[in-house]
Amino acid sequence: MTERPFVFINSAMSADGKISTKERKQVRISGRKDFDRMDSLRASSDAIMVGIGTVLADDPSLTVKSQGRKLERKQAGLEENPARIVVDSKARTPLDADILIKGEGMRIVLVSRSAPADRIEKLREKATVVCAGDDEVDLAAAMGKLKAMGMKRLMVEGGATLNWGMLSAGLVDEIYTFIGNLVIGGRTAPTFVDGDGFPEKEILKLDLLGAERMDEGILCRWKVLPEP
Ligand SMILES: NC(=O)c1ccc[n+]([C@@H]2O[C@H](COP(=O)([O-])OP(=O)(O)OC[C@H]3O[C@@H](n4cnc5c(N)ncnc54)[C@H](O)[C@@H]3O)[C@@H](O)[C@H]2O)c1
Ligand SMILES: Nc1nc(=O)c(N)c(NC[C@H](O)[C@H](O)[C@H](O)COP(=O)(O)O)[nH]1
Repeated sequence: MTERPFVFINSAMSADGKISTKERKQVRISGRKDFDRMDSLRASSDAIMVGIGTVLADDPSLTVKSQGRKLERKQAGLEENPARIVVDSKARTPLDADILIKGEGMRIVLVSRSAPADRIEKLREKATVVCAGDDEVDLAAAMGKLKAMGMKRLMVEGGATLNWGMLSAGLVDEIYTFIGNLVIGGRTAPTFVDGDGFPEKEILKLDLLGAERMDEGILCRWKVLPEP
């Protein structure tokens, strides 16, 4: 097996498992405490990764928000923000995306060999471009490259398709799911994990490491069990 970072997913979903509306519009699911917990996870990571779908839908900055945590990182000789990574097969990340323009720290765009050369060239002015895979990003190969770049702890912040890509490739160690007190509904609204789904015999099993009431919802921490 290729060496890779310790990988965990953090996701916030409604009581019916949706992570945004059917229009892919962001909904505030987490409360203040959960956002603060997420910020602490960000600050403790070497890198934070999202899919291009999330960049195009939400335009997140993925920066550490707490001044105290930013200071602690500085004092430890780190940059204020962990490296921010977009999984972007065709190099579609807008050059004015918040992830590329807000806050200090390294930016990495993971592309595939099918990405147009002119887009790669433009992105190179703002980010480190790493290529893995032919048509879409080969996530396992990408993880090996990130480890070689010194990334030991990687936080994945969605969305639904990237979560599937990482879980189905066996690249995730732990999952944090925050389940909020709302029902979004809609058969096409993104869920925590979309993609093709596992065949019945390969359904992924988890071990519940912890559960606690948080804000108006519940936070669960799961360990992904190896395939039997
Ligand atoms: N509530 C939450 O915690 C949360 C967090 C993040 C995103 N979201 C929501 O998720 C939605 C976006 O999710 P999405 O599924 O459309 O996009 P996504 O962010 O999961 O990005 C998926 C894209 O990544 C690219 N990709 C490249 N290689 C891949 C691979 N090997 N496997 C998987 N993807 C690969 C593909 O272009 C793919 O379409 C938005 O509506 C956003 O609001 C919610
Ligand atoms: N944990 C979480 N709870 C939510 O209620 C919610 N809507 C998201 N959505 C994830 C999404 O991608 C967000 O846009 C980024 O979490 C924003 O990150 P920034 O503030 O820009 O750093 N995530």
